[in-house]
Amino acid sequence: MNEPLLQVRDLVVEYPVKGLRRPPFRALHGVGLDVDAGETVGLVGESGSGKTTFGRAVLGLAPVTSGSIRFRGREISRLSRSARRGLAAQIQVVFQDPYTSLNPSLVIERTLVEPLLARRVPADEARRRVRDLLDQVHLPADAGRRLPREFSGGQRQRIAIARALALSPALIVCDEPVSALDLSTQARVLSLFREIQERTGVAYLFVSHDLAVVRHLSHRVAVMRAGEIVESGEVRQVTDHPQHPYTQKLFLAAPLPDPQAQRERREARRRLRAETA
Ligand SMILES: Nc1ncnc2c1ncn2[C@@H]1O[C@H](COP(=O)(O)OP(=O)(O)OP(=O)(O)O)[C@@H](O)[C@H]1O
Repeated sequence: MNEPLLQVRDLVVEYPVKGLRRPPFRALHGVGLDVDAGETVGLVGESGSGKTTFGRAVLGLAPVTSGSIRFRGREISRLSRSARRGLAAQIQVVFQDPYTSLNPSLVIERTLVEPLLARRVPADEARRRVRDLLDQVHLPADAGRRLPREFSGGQRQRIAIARALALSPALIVCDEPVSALDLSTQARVLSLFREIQERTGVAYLFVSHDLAVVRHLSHRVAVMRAGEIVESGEVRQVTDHPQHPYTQKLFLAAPLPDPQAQRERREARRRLRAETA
């Protein structure tokens, strides 16, 4: 068996709590999860369950108390700042809010070219790469000369995706990347995520509270509750035949816009009722 691209084991994250001698708040209680190269793993759960904290720990942005995070076999949970910067080419992020994630005073070309120039890519090649990135996310070449405020939310999220792709990462942590968009824009951005994965083989850790979104994109899914993963597995298996009572409650109540998924859901409910009768 090949080693997973990302392998997380027994991960504990604790946030300090203000006040003398108050114990820290434990947001993750020993979480384990793998992501293989080229796959999408959805991380779902209610608000406050620890999804974002998990993604931030992978990005080196959350305080890891214990456990391990291995990327391509290398322990990355306690890297120095400079070692972390080196890793940034391989692990990237797309955040939820397309309105705050781009620098408002930089034209798009500048935003996209900077990570390339910082890695000493020659200027001509970097500019060619920027044109290619805009093309990959279906934005016109002249988009590079405009400022973020000239774009819609969906277009801004495309730009954020292009920025994440600039250094050809192996993994992108996507933290609720479509939840600020309206439904039809969501669908187009989700298709873009998938298309890019098919072309580049990038893996996604896809954090979302929206089951329909996760189902659309993920190969596997993990369900978080109060800082723990209560269930994980192949996405259809977990969403249609949830085993844990929490997952059953969470999934069978969730609305699904796709009629095929709704039919499967009704069928799953019937089966569940029959099995538990
Ligand atoms: N910087 C922080 N300092 C202290 N506590 C934090 C911090 N960030 C998150 N928490 C707490 O950790 C827990 C998990 O939060 P987290 O944001 O990871 O959950 P989530 O599942 O992503 O929720 P949401 O879907 O609302 O973003 C919550 O109780 C939250 O209040």
